[in-house]
Amino acid sequence: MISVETALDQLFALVSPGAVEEVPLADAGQRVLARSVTTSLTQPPFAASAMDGYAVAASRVTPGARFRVIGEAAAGHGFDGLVAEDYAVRIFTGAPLPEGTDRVVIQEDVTREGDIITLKDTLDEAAYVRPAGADFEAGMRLDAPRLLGPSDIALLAAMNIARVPVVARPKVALLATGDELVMPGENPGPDQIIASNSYGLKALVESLGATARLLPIARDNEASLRMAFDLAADADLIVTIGGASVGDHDLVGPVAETMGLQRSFYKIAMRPGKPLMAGRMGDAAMIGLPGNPVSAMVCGHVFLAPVIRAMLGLPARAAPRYQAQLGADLAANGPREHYMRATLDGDTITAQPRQDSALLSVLAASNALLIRPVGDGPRRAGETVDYIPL
Ligand SMILES: Nc1nc2c(c(=O)[nH]1)N[C@H]1C(S)=C(S)[C@@H](COP(=O)(O)OP(=O)(O)OC[C@H]3O[C@@H](n4cnc5c(N)ncnc54)[C@H](O)[C@@H]3O)O[C@H]1N2
Ligand code: MOO
Repeated sequence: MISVETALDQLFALVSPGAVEEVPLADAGQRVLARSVTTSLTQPPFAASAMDGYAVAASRVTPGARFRVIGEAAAGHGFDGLVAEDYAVRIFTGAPLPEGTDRVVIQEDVTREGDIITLKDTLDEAAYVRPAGADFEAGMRLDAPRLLGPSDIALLAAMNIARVPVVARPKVALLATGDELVMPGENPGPDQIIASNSYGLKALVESLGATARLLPIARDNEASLRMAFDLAADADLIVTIGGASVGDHDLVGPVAETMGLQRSFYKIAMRPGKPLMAGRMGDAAMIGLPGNPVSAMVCGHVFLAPVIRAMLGLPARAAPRYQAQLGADLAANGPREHYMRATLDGDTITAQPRQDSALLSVLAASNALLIRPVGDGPRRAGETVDYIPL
């Protein structure tokens, strides 16, 4: 059995970032920027008013000062011409500051009679001017790789980047295996259960920015598995679920090998998730997850998510870990790194009382995986432990 860390390194070695494709800016949210992009614009392109009020020469601003209003500047409609001292231009937020002015007095600080404004003695100090280039200058760059969140999309729009180079979404094929499985919506027979983790993994994979395709359930025989693997031919990553252990009906490894799987590893010092396997199958990477529903989902968070991020061109790193204080004592851990289903409340984390890897209801009631290192001794409430958020 190898460590989780070694397994992750070997998984990263199996994948590489996808091709670059250009998408319209409106479709670039949650995609990964593939190449750095540079703007030719300066923002704001001109000194602009930050408030509604009157643009004047700052040197003339003093309580009681009077100005004659000679025109208007609105956003999208600047005032043409020079404004001499003792004159003002009615101005609105976003409008270019007229030549000759360098301060905006907000309308709340002014009394107006006809064309004459008088400054009140409540004047504040702020100029209420956004200098040209205050946000960014021409030549400003947004660096790749970068997962584009809503703020990035707004920035790219302001930079006038209408088409965005992004990394192609990895194509993930999900293959559930087992004679006992039926699809959700079907009527399970007396020996049957509903395939569940393939659906959970599809949601996980899609939330990471990959595309996921659920293949038909493969039965526990060579012909059915072969047919399912054939259907995954165009995938970048084939994820099998179940049939990974040592039982007579656990055929995923042997069948994949007859179809060209070059195995990188099998079995990890991890709980749940021990019988994980991985390798290359033709042009695709293959990850064989254990069938127990929680094992498959935990492996999804610990292995699949970092691998998909690497395929998206993001740094090849393990799922980020955080620290919290134990809410209750824990017994010593064994020889496998244990990812315990747990609840995190503020800074306090508490392991669920039942840790069987078949209990999806416990997983769904958890919001963190509490990590016990290999051979970790007993831990007392209040001690600090690592966790991965769910
Ligand atoms: N003698 C041993 N037996 C087992 C060992 C071992 O080391 N020696 N390892 C155990 C561990 S740990 C795990 S994890 C499981 C993994 O087994 P498989 O990957 O072969 O999975 P299956 O046997 O096919 O299924 C296990 C369990 O999960 C259910 N299952 C499978 N697929 C799905 C699905 N898509 N949706 C919902 N449930 C699924 C299946 O019905 C079984 O109940 O092996 C242990 N055994
Ligand atoms: O490792 Mo199995 O994944 O304990 O349930």
